[in-house]
Amino acid sequence: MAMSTSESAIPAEEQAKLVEASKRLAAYQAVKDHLDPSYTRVGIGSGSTVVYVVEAIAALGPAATADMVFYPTGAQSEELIEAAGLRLQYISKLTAGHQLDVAFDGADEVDDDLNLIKGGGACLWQEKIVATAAKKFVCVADFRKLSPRLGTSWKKGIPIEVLPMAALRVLDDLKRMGSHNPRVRPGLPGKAGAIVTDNGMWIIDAPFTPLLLPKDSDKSGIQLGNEDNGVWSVDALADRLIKIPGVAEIGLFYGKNGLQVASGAQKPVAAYFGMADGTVEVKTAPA
Ligand SMILES: O=C[C@H](O)[C@H](O)[C@H](O)COP(=O)(O)O
Repeated sequence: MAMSTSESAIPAEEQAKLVEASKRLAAYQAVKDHLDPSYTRVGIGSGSTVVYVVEAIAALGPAATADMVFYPTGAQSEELIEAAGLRLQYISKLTAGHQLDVAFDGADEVDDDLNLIKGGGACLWQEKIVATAAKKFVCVADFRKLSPRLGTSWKKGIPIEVLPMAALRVLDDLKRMGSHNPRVRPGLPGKAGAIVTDNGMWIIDAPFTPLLLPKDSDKSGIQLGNEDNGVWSVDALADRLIKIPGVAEIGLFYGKNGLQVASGAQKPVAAYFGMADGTVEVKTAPA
């Protein structure tokens, strides 16, 4: 989300504190509203906002969490769960026919229909597995993530987890689809070569023109999914990206509305945004 003049005038250090406080507010409210004491299986996502989710859960005390088991979406959340003294279990051990009661996770951008961009921190594949294994998925974020359309504020591109040997082929396909300068994400300082995910894959960041919502496309008359003009609806683009050979998973969480299905939805039932004024804005999927 673009900063207002007053926000952009705030010194960087103050702005960073405001963002952290906003993440914390969203996380505590989401846990209060969605972690029922009867729950036993809880998914914990990745990123800096989820740190506060774990903090909020741990603050409930051992008596409240004694019967709960926590399922991570990668190495970072595994560490968070263990450091908080919560019981860890892996999604690979969730037996067939069972579901998580709830999963909490962050997002890089959230649009008006609760479609998400995720994977800014190179986690997305395990996140999608955990989110869709939950009866309800709840998103936690700060005010910067609110956006009318995906690609409006998150300009780095859609994170795509790819098999390394297929990366050049995938880049070719993305360019043909109208992505502007897609690239393999480099490693962090000190790491030569590409960033490697928890699953041994690479990440490609693929910028596209801001993605239309279904209601926009109805009005626009633009042919969606047209590889010549690079204009896509969220669903058309996601459906196409996931079919590229070598793509393991995409950082678009889209499709079925989280409130309309008991589980299997990639979209959250609710997204919590800590706002700069100290309030929490909650967006829920239309019933
Ligand atoms: O790859 C990282 C995950 O998808 C995160 O959930 C996402 O990037 C949001 O992270 P943060 O809460 O740090 O903004």
